Amino acid sequence: MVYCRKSCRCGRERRAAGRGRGEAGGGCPPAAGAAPAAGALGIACRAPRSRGSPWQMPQLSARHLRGREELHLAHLVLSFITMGYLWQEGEEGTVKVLPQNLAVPFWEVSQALGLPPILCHADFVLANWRRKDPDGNLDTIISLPGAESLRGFILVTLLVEKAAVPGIKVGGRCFAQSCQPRPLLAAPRYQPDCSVSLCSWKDNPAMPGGLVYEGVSDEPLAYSGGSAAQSTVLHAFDELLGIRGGEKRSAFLRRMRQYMPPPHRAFVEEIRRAPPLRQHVLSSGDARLRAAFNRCVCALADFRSYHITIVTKYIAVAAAKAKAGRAEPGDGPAAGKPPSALETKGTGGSHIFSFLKSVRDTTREGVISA
Ligand code: HEM
Repeated sequence: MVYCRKSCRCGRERRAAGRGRGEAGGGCPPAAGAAPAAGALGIACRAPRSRGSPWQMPQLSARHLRGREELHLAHLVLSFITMGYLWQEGEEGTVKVLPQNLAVPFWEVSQALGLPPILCHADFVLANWRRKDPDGNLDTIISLPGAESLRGFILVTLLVEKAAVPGIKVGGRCFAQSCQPRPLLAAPRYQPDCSVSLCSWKDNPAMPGGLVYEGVSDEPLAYSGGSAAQSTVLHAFDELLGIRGGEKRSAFLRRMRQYMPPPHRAFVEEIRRAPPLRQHVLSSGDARLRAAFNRCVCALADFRSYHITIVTKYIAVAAAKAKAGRAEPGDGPAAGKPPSALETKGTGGSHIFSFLKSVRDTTREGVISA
């Protein structure tokens, strides 16, 4: 796909055009046919000059979509087009307006699904897979440039979701039966395995004002990017095992729940409202039951430790290498240029690590001592 920014032929050198098209006064002059709202914001160089620009897309309608599968597929496609358009030049040339042709159908599909109009875990992982061959090997439906490492990242996360299915089923039965002990004793041991938080327009220094969805809202809207923190499975296990933690963590994870498909959110909330499993184990006085409960808590803490190792390798180390100009293929999503989220106030992403560690430590504290 060729986007207008790269192929703009307005006659001005990009270098001479200032820091990018999002700046009033810099960039290329608005071209004939540019949408008025974007023009009013001083956004230049997004005119319908080339193949593939969302400004040239026909106005799509969500009315023709039938059923949740088609809606999810549409959300997946629209969110990828949005990401491609917004981040095609990294964090330096971000745009402020999503053209109406894209914004309106994206908004309509999102409303129908109860999902936010941004690429989220439910798109990136849950809706983004297909069987490649009769042996059941999997492939992604859509990927982005840097495809190989990204494909691995998506599919590994999907396999983690799949591995969690027995646990979710047992957990669901467990709270449905008012916490009878048998299902818990049968709980599987999880092999830890390990996403990256995808570019957001909330609390992101590269897009401080958020994004205007033209034809939807005149005010910029802010949404967090996709992260496996939006995965229902970990939220469900936490609620089942009574892992809560401090206000900061709870606020973040509560926000992430707004990015889940509504039935997933309802499932997690239902577990939360059920009689606490932990209390049942405590009052049973059954040592085997307590040991089984503790194995589940430890498996969850081990998963989180492994996750920290993976985040270190694929985000922190890759970002450090990129900063030093030593990035190699396969170094992970941060290999091109360190994302600003990792550079905030020079912390090198330490805020992310202290957050992840505190979640892991809170999980460990969930063990019931003898
Ligand atoms: C290369 C692989 C991965 C990377 C680089 C990564 C990165 C991150 C980062 C940076 C965060 C901090 C919060 C945020 O920015 O959204 C996070 C949180 C989180 N991630 Fe991952 N992640 C990876 C794989 C996974 C997988 C496979 C899962 C499980 C399905 C997962 C589950 C979570 C959860 C549940 C959180 C919230 C904190 C917690 O509950 O422990 N991540 N991840």
